[in-house]
Amino acid sequence: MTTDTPAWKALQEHYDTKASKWQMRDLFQADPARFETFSRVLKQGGNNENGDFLLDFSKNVITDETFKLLLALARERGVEQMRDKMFKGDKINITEDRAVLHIALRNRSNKPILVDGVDVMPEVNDVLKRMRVFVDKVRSGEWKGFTGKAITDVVNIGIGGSDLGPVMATEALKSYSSHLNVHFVSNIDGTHLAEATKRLNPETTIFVIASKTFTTLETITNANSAKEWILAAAKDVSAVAKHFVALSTARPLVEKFGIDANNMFPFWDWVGGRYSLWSAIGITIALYIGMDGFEELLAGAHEMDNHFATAPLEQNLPVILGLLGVWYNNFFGAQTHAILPYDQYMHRFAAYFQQGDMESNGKSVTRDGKAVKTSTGPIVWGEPGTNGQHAFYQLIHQGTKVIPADFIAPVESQNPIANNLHHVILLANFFAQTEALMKGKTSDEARKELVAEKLSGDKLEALLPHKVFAGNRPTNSIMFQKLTPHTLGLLLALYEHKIFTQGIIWNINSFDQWGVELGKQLAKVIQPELTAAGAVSSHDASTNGLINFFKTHARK
Ligand SMILES: O=P(O)(O)OC[C@H]1O[C@@H](O)[C@H](O)[C@@H](O)[C@@H]1O
Repeated sequence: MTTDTPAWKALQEHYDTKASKWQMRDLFQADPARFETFSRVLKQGGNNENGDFLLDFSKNVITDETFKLLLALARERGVEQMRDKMFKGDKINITEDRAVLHIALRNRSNKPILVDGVDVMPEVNDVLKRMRVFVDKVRSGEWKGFTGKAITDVVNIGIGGSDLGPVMATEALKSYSSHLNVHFVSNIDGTHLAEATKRLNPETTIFVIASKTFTTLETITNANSAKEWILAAAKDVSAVAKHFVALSTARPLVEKFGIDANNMFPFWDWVGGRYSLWSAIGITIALYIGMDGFEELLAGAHEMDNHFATAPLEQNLPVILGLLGVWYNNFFGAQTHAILPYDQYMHRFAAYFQQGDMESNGKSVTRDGKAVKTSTGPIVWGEPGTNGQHAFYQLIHQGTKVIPADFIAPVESQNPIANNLHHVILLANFFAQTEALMKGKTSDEARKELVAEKLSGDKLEALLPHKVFAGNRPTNSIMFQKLTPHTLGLLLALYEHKIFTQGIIWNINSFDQWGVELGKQLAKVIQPELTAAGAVSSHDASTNGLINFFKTHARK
C-alpha cells in the first residue's frame, strides 16, 4: 500500500510537522541562494537557435529536506527501474500486454530496441523515409489533385491523440510553416467538417485520416463524408487515391475504407494514442513545417529521453516535476494543475496535456487491480497568459484552493513587434505573477498602501481583508531561448516523462484508457433508438426523458 511505505510516511510526517506551516517568502529570505539550489539548466543540442532550457522550481513549498524525501520516494517506488523497462521495450502496459515505446519513434541514435526479440528501429526509419517522400511531393507541388493542380490545403481528420498533438504542434510551430494551410476536423458534429471545408477547393485539398484503430466512429464518419465531398466534385473514384492518405495501425480497415495501401503510413500497437504525434500521426505537422522540421522535433524529444534515462534523479527534470506534483496532489490536497504558457503559439498546449495527463493518470486501481489509497492524476487545465490573468487568476491568487501552476515562456519572441515591447510586457507579467503568487501581500503591506491612498478608519478596516494575499502559491517556471521545433520536442517529452514518473509513484497503469469505453458502448445502443419509432423506456428516467425529448422535438 503506497501510504504505508517508509518514504511516504516520512513525507507525511514532514508535511504535518513542518511544511504545512511554511511560508515561501520566509524560505526565500532565509536562503539567498535558493534559486541556484532549486533550478536546473539543460544545454540543448541541435542548431544554435535552441539554446538553454531552464527549470526554476524554487517557488515551491520545499526545502533541501523535502527534496531529499521526495527523491527517496521516487527511489522507493522504483521509478528508475520502470523507466529502464520502458526504454528496453518491456510490456509495461499490463492491461493491454503492450510495450510503451513512443521513445522509439524519436530514437535518433538508432540504438536497437527489441519488442518480442525484434528490433523496431528499421520499421520506424522506413516509415520516416516514406513520410519524407510524400511530404516533399506535396510541399513541392509534385503531388497533384484530380484536375492536375498542386495541393494547397490539408485537412487532418482524427480525434483525441490523432488530433490534439498535430493541432497543438502546428499551432506552436506556425512560424516555421510554408504555403500549405492545415485544418483539423475532430468533432462528429457535422458543423466541424462543414465549416472546415466551406472555403476549400476539392481540387487542391487532401485529407489525412488519422486513426490508430481506424474504428473510431467520429473519424470514420467524418472521413466518409469527406470522401463524398471529394467524389461530388471529382465524379470518379480514382480521385480518392489522390486526395486521401491514412495514418493507422489497422491496414485491413484502411484498405476496406478504400484508401490505397501506398497511401497508408503505419505505426504500431506500442504507440499509445496520446503519444502518437511522434509517429506517422505527425504527418500533418511534417506537411506544415517540412520533414526536416519534424525530425528536429523528434531530435528535441530524443534529447529529453536521454536526459530522463541517464540523469541522476536530483538533476532529472521530469522526475523533479513529477515529484513536485505528487507533493501538492497527495500532501497539500491539490485537485488541479494549471499549465500557463506565456506564448500565444502554445495556446493548445494545456489542452494537449489534458489528454496526456488525464487519460494516463485518471485511474483508481493500482497496477495489480486494487483500489488506490491515494489521490491520483490531477485535473489539468490552462490558457495562455496574459489572457488567464484577466480571467481566472483571481481564484489562484485569493481563492480557497491550492493550484500549482507551470509558467512557460521563451526568452525570444518569434514576433518582436514594436521593438519587442509586446514581449517585454508579456515576460514582465510572467515574472510578476510568479512573484505575487509566492509572496502574496501581508495585512501590514496592504494597510500601508491604503494609508498612502488616504484611506483611514472604518473604511480602511473594511477594505483591508480584501486586499490581503496569502501568497505561498506554488509555481514552476520554464524558460527557453525560442520555441523551435527542437525545443517543443524537448518540452513535450519533459511532460510525458513527468506523467510517467507520477504513474509509477501512484502504482497505476498510465498507458491504458478503459474509462472511455463505457460511453462508447452505450452510444452504440442509443444511436438506433434515436431514429426508431416510438418512445424509449429501457434506460433510467433521465436518459429516457432526454432521448424522448429529442424524438418528440426532432423535425421530420
Ligand atoms: O486514433 P484512434 O484509434 O481513432 O483513437 C482516437 C482516440 O480515441 C479515444 O477513444 C481514446 O481514448 C484516445 O486515446 C484516442 O487517442
